[in-house]
Amino acid sequence: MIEVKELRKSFGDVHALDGLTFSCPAGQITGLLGPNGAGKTTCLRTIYGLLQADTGAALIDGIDAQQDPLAARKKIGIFPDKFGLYERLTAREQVMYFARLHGMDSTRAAAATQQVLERLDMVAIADRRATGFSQGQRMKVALAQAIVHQPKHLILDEPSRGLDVMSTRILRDLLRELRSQGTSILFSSHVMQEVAALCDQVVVIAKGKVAAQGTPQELCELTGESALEEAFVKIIGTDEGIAA
Ligand SMILES: Nc1ncnc2c1ncn2[C@@H]1O[C@H](COP(=O)(O)OP(=O)(O)OP(=O)(O)O)[C@@H](O)[C@H]1O
Repeated sequence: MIEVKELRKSFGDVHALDGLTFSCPAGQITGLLGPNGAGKTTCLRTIYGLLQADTGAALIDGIDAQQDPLAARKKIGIFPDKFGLYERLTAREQVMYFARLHGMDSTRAAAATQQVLERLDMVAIADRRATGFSQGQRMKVALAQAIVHQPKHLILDEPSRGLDVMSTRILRDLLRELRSQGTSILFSSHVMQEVAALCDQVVVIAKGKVAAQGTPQELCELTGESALEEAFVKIIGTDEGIAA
């Protein structure tokens, strides 16, 4: 379980997080939805221990991500918004590097890497350098890096931004499979369709706070709207920064 408790973070006069509180249960996909600048990335970076909050806590199975970021990170896979691949390394080397970073010895890292390459149908490209990889192939490398240590929690920052239809489908299928295996998944988005298609729970954030929370159905009921898109607009008070 990921628990975010009363997180506050300011950058100068900007209150990026303003008492943000929510949790992501195991075996569920939680969508963090909000307009541009709502605080989504700041929240995810804090959970991953990359950013120190001013006050509040992010707990990963009870481990405080700010006090013990390394222990917290072992439990989390992260799929970043930009895939920073090492162009001169092969797909296998890139994934193996992450396995080693997570503390596996070389034998275990090689086995875990092979397993994830097979799972993501990447064996054919495993020993090619990243230079020249298509966008979908790059995405698969980033995904393989995120899950090679079999994390119980997966965090994705706007996962389908810039992905083509095929890559988006591969990603969605994998997220559903991981959910069925009990992984808690948290992703940020401002794309309505993605959230509606995948999420068990939606946390709508605006100005660093939770504006509403519930299943897509509950959010519709809460606002008296039949379409999710209209419900979001009503909750946030504007359609700025939200994509259909
Ligand atoms: N390092 C930083 N320095 C100064 N301000 C920052 C910094 N990081 C974030 N902010 C500000 O904090 C607010 C929240 O930013 P954040 O990136 O978390 O929003 P977001 O919801 O992820 O937005 P988007 O959907 O546009 O990516 C914004 O006003 C942003 O300009």
